Amino acid sequence: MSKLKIAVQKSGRLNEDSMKILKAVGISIDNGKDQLKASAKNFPLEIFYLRNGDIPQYLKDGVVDVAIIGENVLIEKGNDIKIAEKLGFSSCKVSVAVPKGASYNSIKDLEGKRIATSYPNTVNQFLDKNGIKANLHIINGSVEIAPNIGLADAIVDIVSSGSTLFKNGLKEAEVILKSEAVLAVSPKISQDNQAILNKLQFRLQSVLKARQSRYVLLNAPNNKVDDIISILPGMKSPTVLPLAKEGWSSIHSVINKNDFWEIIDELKENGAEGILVCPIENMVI
Ligand SMILES: Nc1ncnc2c1ncn2[C@@H]1O[C@H](COP(=O)(O)OP(=O)(O)OP(=O)(O)O)[C@@H](O)[C@H]1O
Ligand SMILES: O=P(O)(O)OC[C@H]1O[C@H](OP(=O)(O)OP(=O)(O)O)[C@H](O)[C@@H]1O
Ligand SMILES: [Mg+2]
Repeated sequence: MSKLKIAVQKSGRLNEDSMKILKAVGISIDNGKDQLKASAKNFPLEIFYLRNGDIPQYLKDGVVDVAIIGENVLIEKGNDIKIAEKLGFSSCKVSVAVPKGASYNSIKDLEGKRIATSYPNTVNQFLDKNGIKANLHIINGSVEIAPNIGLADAIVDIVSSGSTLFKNGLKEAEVILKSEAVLAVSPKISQDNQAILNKLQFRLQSVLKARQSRYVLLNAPNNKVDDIISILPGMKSPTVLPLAKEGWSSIHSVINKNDFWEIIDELKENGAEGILVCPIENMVI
């Protein structure tokens, strides 16, 4: 029987969350990451532990069918590779940064400058689009140090919290792109493996929707139920159940987790009490 071949980062920022999401979709994997290849016990899946930067080529060649990879790396090295799913972790930006004291008003200030980066294709595309000519200095790591050692006037690198920029006396000047971990698909995937991928994607979507959502339960006097329902739209419509206490109801609904703190005051003002907010493991709509 055919097996879907998936690449995940061997070690680094994506590894832990990649393994967590495979576990969350019910896939249990036979052996640890000391081996470069492993099999799932309960799903037709083979896992290859690879370097993030090497994965676009493996996808292009069809050595693996799918991969969990940073979108920024796909943009740099795998423009023709399709994204099947955004996975909601490892969010970051690829940004231009300049020394804190430098005067920077617009992209035009990059004209003729030396830019250090590990993302030459991304930078060249960005400069071309804006009609700027600059000199790229390609380095593989510790890019943020380049201006301090006189190697460059600006850098392009990953920014997340901004603390690496801050520690190196740099400031963000332009955001070139936003990235997160994605499930990418080889253009050479076979029909059989595409069918396995569809099953995997169905499970992933159910977990991703659940991660975005919260189950809310609350009590309210019966004369407030309609007001509360209008604040709390559920998947179809909220569930309303009578409480043992006369004149009161329990209302259950599912909301986007980001909305909760926005609506909590409104719920309380409308008589809601005993509000519980619970995580959801899976969600199939
Ligand atoms: N500080 C960060 N915050 C959030 N996401 C990040 C951060 N740094 C990197 N990432 C994301 O995680 C991915 C992997 O980063 P990491 O530094 O672990 O690997 P790498 O050194 O680029 O790759 P390789 O596996 O080839 O050694 C990046 O491509 C990016 O998408
Ligand atoms: O904005 P921040 O939250 O400070 O994150 C940005 C830093 O994180 C990444 O480096 P990483 O720690 O992965 O080290 P690496 O260069 O060895 O990959 C990236 O290359 C930046 O240097
Ligand atoms: Mg890194």
